[in-house]
Amino acid sequence: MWVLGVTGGIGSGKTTVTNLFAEYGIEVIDADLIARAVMAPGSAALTAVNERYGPQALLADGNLNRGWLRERVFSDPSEKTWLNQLTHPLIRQKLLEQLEQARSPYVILSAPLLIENKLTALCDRVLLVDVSPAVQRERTVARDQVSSAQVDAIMQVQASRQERLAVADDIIHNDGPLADLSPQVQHLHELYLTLASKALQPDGKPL
Ligand SMILES: CC(C)(COP(=O)(O)OP(=O)(O)OC[C@H]1O[C@@H](n2cnc3c(N)ncnc32)[C@H](O)[C@@H]1O)[C@@H](O)C(=O)NCCC(=O)NCCS
Ligand SMILES: Nc1ncnc2c1ncn2[C@@H]1O[C@H](COP(=O)(O)OP(=O)(O)OP(=O)(O)O)[C@@H](O)[C@H]1O
Repeated sequence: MWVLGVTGGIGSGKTTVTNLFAEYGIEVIDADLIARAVMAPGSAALTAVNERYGPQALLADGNLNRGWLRERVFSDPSEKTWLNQLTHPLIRQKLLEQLEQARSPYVILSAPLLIENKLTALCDRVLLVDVSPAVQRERTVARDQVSSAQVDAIMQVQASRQERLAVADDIIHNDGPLADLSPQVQHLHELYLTLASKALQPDGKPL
């Protein structure tokens, strides 16, 4: 299966962009969604979080108190390291399972930490959803109702814009209006269909 990695920092527009690829029938494996499933009530990961932090880490209904844990881990590097070591191997295993099952002409692996966690090794090509830090901050604050200081704390532990640009094969520029995205996605989708079908040819020649 030919794999397109899609990355970009918090609030860059990965979900917005991958939803447009999904309209062409392309399957999207979303690391953020897998991360949520890994922390579902009754999971080994949520039990470990509960054992470490006590009842304050859970909501009354037994779900993870995401806002509390977000504040905890992004203000303390050792807590973030602990959470990453707990969750990332589980996330990686699930996304490998989902990649195995994918059946569309190519598959998208969307992950904010694609570069940081070396998931690029699983990808044939990397697409970056690129925005300026100011736009990233503004959209995340509006979407998540969090302070810009909290967003900055998360941005600081992620790869920088320059690091992402250095790895990307393709870039979608998302500082502009939503309407600018569809033409960029259509153009890239056509390119990816061609690249994925060429990869299927034993001699590598075009169809
Ligand atoms: C800390 C948690 C509970 C906060 O939950 P919340 O609902 O506020 O955020 P959500 O999960 O929707 O993530 C929002 C964004 O935060 C950033 N982010 C999340 N976790 C991390 C991390 N460990 N390191 C850097 N950035 C992160 C990503 O850009 C992500 O898209 C949650 O993010 C979590 O469980 N993180 C650990 C798993 C992880 O690394 N997920 C990222 C995808 S692999
Ligand atoms: N071009 C745009 N114009 C205006 N708003 C946008 C644009 N692109 C995305 N948004 C909005 O910005 C916010 C962040 O986008 P989105 O949720 O797609 O980002 P993301 O990269 O998936 O974020 P995260 O990794 O944090 O989950 C959303 O509220 C989305 O509706």
